[in-house]
Order: sequence, then C-alpha cells, then structure tokens
Amino acid sequence: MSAANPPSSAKTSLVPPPDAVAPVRHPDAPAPGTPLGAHYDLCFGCGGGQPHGLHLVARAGEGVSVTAEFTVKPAHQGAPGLAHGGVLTSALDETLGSVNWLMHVIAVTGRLETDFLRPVPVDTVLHLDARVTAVHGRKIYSTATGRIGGPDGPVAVRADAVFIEVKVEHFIENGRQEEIRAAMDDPDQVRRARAFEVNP
Ligand SMILES: CCCCCCCCCC(=O)SCCNC(=O)CCNC(=O)[C@H](O)C(C)(C)COP(=O)(O)OP(=O)(O)OC[C@H]1O[C@@H](n2cnc3c(N)ncnc32)[C@H](O)[C@@H]1OP(=O)(O)O
Repeated sequence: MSAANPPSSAKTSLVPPPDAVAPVRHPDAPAPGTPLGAHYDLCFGCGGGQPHGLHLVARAGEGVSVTAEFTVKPAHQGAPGLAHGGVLTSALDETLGSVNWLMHVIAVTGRLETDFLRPVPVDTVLHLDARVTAVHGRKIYSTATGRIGGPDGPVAVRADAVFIEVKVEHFIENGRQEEIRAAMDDPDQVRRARAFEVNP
C-alpha cells in the first residue's frame, strides 16, 4: 500500500476515541422545530435553485440533532421504481452535514458509511434524523437514519459518519471561483454566511 493510498483504517475509524467529548449546542442555534432552510441555493441536497437536487427540508431538533424529509422522485431511480443507493446516501450526508450548523461549526464529510436495509420506492417520503454523538478535536462523529412510512416507520437506511471541522478558506481555496464569487457577492448577509455555514 503506497503512502498516497493509505489503508482507510489508518485515520477513519467511525468509533469515537475514549477521550472524545459530548457535542455542545450553540446558544444561538435555532429552537427545536425551526426549519433550517437551504444553506446554499445551489446545494444538491437542500438548494431550492438546484433543479436536479433532493430539495431536502431540515428542521432543528433537540440537542445537536436535526430531522429532515426527502421525497424520492423519478429522477432519483437506480433500479426501476426504486431509489438509487447513492442518492439515499446523499440524503443522509446532507442531513448529517446540516446538524453541524447547530454547533456553529463548519465541517465537511470525511467518512460516511451507509447500511441499506430496505428498498425505497419512488414517491416515498424518507424521514431522516441525524445527531452528533461525540467530538474529538476537529473530528465530529455522527449518525443518521432514514425511515419510511412515517417518522416512526421502519429504518430503510442508516449511516455513521466522521465530519472534519474546516475553516472557511477550505471552500474559498478549493471551490470554483465563479460560484465562490457569486456566493460572496450575495447582498443578503445571512445567505452569504450560510453558503459556507459560517456564523453571521
Ligand atoms: C458549506 C457547508 C457544508 C455543509 C454542506 C453539507 C453537505 C454535506 C457534506 C458534504 O458532502 S462535504 C463534501 C464532501 N467532503 C469533502 O469534500 C472533504 C474532502 N476532504 C478534505 O478536504 C480533507 O481530506 C479534510 C478537510 C476532510 C481533512 O484534511 P485536513 O488536512 O484538514 O485533515 P488532517 O489530515 O489535518 O486531519 C485532521 C484530523 O481529521 C482526521 N481525518 C482527516 N481526514 C479524515 C477522514 N477522511 N476521515 C476521518 N478522519 C479524518 C485526521 O486523522 C486528524 O485526526 P487527529 O486530529 O485525531 O489526528
């Protein structure tokens, strides 16, 4: 195994180390039940201006948790009439990504492991919930489920993840300049900050 292609176990355990700490909800986090809205209009997961997106709708939950709904559309198929597994993973990723906002931390997915337990037909509403379980330095450990048939229905998909805290420079230095400039030039201060999930 070359240094450029290290074994995933080298730094990507999904189990928090013993000295990890409990996540802390930011005092300015929106109250439980508050819709979070899209963090960026062109986000594939939540953006209203993204015609090919999931249009996932998330709300703040108790503690460091969120709930969300995603309706599977014909455009999201893999097998005939069934949701594509990668699309379902995207819905879990987006829900897990949005929960970091409740800590006012900017973070990106480092590792995401999905279990697919039941097929999810087109037109199904996937009821998602995600919560942060532990924090260790820049690493944020979190877990999510997607249920069908209602918020208390059977689990169709679940995921464990490690997100890594980053500075806003992560997006400015790595993103394509035309989108970065457009987001930075947005006259709406809150929208401008949330495109990068920065505390306004
Ligand atoms: C705008 C707001 C975003 C909200 C949108 C939500 C959408 C959903 C979220 C996404 O899909 S984000 C997009 C998908 N993810 C990425 O594009 C991330 C690509 N990867 C990177 O940019 C870098 O690899 C990363 C920033 C994650 C880490 O690089 P660093 O150089 O900053 O990390 P470093 O090597 O210094 O490691 C810091 C710690 O994190 C750990 N670490 C790094 N990469 C890891 C990884 N992949 N998995 C687990 N742990 C990881 C690493 O072991 C170390 O732990 P320790 O502090 O305990 O030593």
